[in-house]
Amino acid sequence: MQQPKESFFINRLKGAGYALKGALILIKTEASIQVQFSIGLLLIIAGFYFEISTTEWILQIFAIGMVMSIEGLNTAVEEIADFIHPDFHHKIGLIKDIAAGAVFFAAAAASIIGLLIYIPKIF
Ligand SMILES: Nc1ncnc2c1ncn2[C@@H]1O[C@H](COP(=O)(O)OP(=O)(O)OP(=O)(O)O)[C@@H](O)[C@H]1O
Repeated sequence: MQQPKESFFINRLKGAGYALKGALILIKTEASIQVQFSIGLLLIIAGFYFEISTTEWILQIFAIGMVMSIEGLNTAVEEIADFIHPDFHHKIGLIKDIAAGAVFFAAAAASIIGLLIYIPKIF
């Protein structure tokens, strides 16, 4: 059903508000996100210190965003898993391990990007 134009924009604005709320919850409450957020801040400081190129900035920002996004989705999967089945179950363990595995791929790729950028600048 067609909605009035105004409500479309208001709804999008509300959606952005909920997303920001979720991002703040992750940063305030999730230890893994807090660690990655801190590493991201250190890398941003390192980027200014070593005066990395525009391409390196793009790769670095992409890597930080990718890791934090997938870690956030991993947290959402853990929350759903605990909500639908709070007790121990091998299937819940498998679901959580797979979600954590997705973070591993992102973190491994981001680490390689970081090493490719900074190793030549440090050594
Ligand atoms: N209900 C469960 N049933 C079976 N195995 C579970 C269950 N909950 C957790 N596990 C196992 O313990 C591991 C860690 O689960 P947990 O929910 O503590 O995530 P975590 O990795 O500690 O969370 P975070 O990423 O926030 O640090 C899972 O990957 C899974 O192997």
